[in-house]
Formats: sequence, C-alpha cells, structure tokens
Amino acid sequence: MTDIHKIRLELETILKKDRYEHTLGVMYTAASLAMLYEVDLNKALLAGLLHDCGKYAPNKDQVRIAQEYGIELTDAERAIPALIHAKLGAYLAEHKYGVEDREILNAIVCHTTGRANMTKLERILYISDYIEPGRDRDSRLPAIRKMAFTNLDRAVAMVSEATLDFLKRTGREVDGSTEETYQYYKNKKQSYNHKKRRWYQDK
Ligand SMILES: Nc1ncnc2c1ncn2[C@@H]1O[C@H](COP(=O)(O)OP(=O)(O)O)[C@@H](O)[C@H]1O
Repeated sequence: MTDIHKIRLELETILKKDRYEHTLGVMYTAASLAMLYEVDLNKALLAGLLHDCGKYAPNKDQVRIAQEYGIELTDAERAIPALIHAKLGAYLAEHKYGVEDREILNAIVCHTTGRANMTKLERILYISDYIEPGRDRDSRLPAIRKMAFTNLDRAVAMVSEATLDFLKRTGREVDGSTEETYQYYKNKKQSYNHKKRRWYQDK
C-alpha cells in the first residue's frame, strides 16, 4: 500500500498528535525542496511521511521491538535507543507500508544522524526533519532554513553542526555518524553553476 493518502490516515491514528503534525511538516518541506532541487516529488513526500513511523513506540521499547523484527542494531543504537526509530521506520516502510524504493528506505535510515556522501533525497529528508515549520528549538533556524533553499550541502553542514551542539550542550551520548556528516559536508568543495544560477549539487 504505497498510497500516500492511506498511509497518512493510518499514521494519524498511530502517532501522537505533535509527532503527526511534525510528520506533515517534514513531508511538505521535503516536497518543497524536491521541487527546487529536481528530485522526484512522490519520493520526497513518501520519505517525509514515513520518516518517523518507527516512533509509534517509546524509546524504552525500541530495542525489544527491533529484536522482534530481526533488525540488527549497532552498539551505538543499543546505547542510544532514540536512534533506533530510523532503522525501524525503514523496516516498517518496506514491510508494512509497501515501499520498495531503496532510495526512500535509505533516506529514512539516515534521517536522524545523517552520513557522509548522501544522495539528494537523503540530504533533503535530513534537512527537512530539522527545519520543518513546527520546529523552534534553535535560534539558527532562520539562517538554516534560508540555506536549505540556497545550498543543500551547506545546509547539511549547518544542521549537523547544530545537532552536535545540542547533544553536547544537553550532555547526551553522541553517535559518531553525525560528526562524520558534519566533517564531510563542512569540507565538501562547493562550486557555483552560473547557467542554473545555483550552487552545484552532484547526483
Ligand atoms: N548522532 C547522534 N547521537 C545521539 N543522539 C542523536 C544523534 N543525532 C540525533 N540524536 C538524537 O536522536 C533523537 C531523535 O532525533 P530526531 O529523529 O531528529 O528526533 P526528534 O524528531 O524527536 O527531534 C533526538 O533526541 C536527537 O537529539
């Protein structure tokens, strides 16, 4: 059932109200970025709609549920169960909601921590999760939002940097993949495409 409307109705009953509102915000933000960066609109909508579908269950139950589905966890995921919903979400997107597209599933897997060398869809979902209109926890949001519609790679660097700051400030354990994401995108060479009047984006 990759019918967006059906999935949306189901998620509305499964997710808490604020999580569902956030989901819609991410879905439409991802769609807007997809229009600008010439990414398949339906893929962006589906990735946005399903990115947090693994959050139907609280963090304390995430390890057990992942084990029940046979999802392999890293040591970092066992130590930080808040990360598991990304893998669980990709699993459910495939096996419960019928998504076969690997690019959408991969985008869901890396939406929380990011990773080096992400596809355009992956970058779009990663950024949309941080900047959707319902977010308000970061004074840098206006600048990051503007950058998202100017230069996708620089926006990824800003989001990963802000996430690292937040995790360190709040004394949480940090999974290394966000640091890798930050280092990769901070150092990535940028060039300007004069014909398209836009920063060059690969893939
Ligand atoms: N690299 C990381 N290491 C540890 N925790 C992280 C990392 N990246 C994100 N998180 C945390 O994982 C949780 C889930 O992230 P996210 O899916 O963005 O949640 P939310 O939508 O609730 O903000 C958040 O508490 C976030 O701070």
